[in-house]
Amino acid sequence: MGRNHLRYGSDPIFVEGQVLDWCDRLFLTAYPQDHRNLQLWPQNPANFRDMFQEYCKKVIVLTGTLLKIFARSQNLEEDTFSKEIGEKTLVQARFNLYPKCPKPDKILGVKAHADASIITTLLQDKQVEGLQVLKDGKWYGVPTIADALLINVGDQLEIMSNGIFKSPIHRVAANSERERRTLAVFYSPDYEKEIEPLEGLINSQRPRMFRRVKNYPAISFNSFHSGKIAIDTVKISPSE
Ligand SMILES: O=C(O)CCC(=O)C(=O)O
Ligand SMILES: [Fe+2]
Repeated sequence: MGRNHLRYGSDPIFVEGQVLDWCDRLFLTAYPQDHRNLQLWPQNPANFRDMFQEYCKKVIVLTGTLLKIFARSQNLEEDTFSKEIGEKTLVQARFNLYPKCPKPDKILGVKAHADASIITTLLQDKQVEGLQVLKDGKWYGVPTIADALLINVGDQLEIMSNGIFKSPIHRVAANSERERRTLAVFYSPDYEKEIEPLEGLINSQRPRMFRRVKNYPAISFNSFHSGKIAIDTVKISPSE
């Protein structure tokens, strides 16, 4: 997702043969604050700006705690991931609106992908389900629990953890009966930051699985619209 695609609407066509999603989105950057484009921020309701900013602040605190837990689970110093990510982080949000769809068997709300982020915090619709996760070649519906947050590991954490934490492939089904709304907040390193597997998680049993990458969201964005799974494009094959 580049900085220039900050807008409300359905997908513009980025690549030839692109499969479109049945979804309208508003994509906003919340942090760093000087990257906000406040002109795009809704003015209605009047407290939107404060509330959204406050929500993102809380997501940042939650993400920091999760990164400590992830590090400790691997016997690493608890600030290992956050140090590697660095001070400059990006917090971006996607407000997803899935309108009722007359042909839900022909199109998806969001086609299969894994998030480019380090961690995604998803606030699902309180009532309407739709999210599905791929496991062992089968799609499983994710239940909706009102006001619960769903945490997804993103590709950049899978890369940094040398494949220990997996970024799940997921998609959203379209629905002919009910509209659905969700809010995904993506926590990522700055676009300029290079990401690679942590030295402490590479060993003879677990050789290095991924190349060093920069501006991974751009790789992910292009893969997504071409219907490819982004992380496969940065995997090191055993023969390399
Ligand atoms: O709306 C959902 O349940 C998931 C949306 C999603 O996967 C995304 O925005 O990356
Ligand atoms: Fe996603």
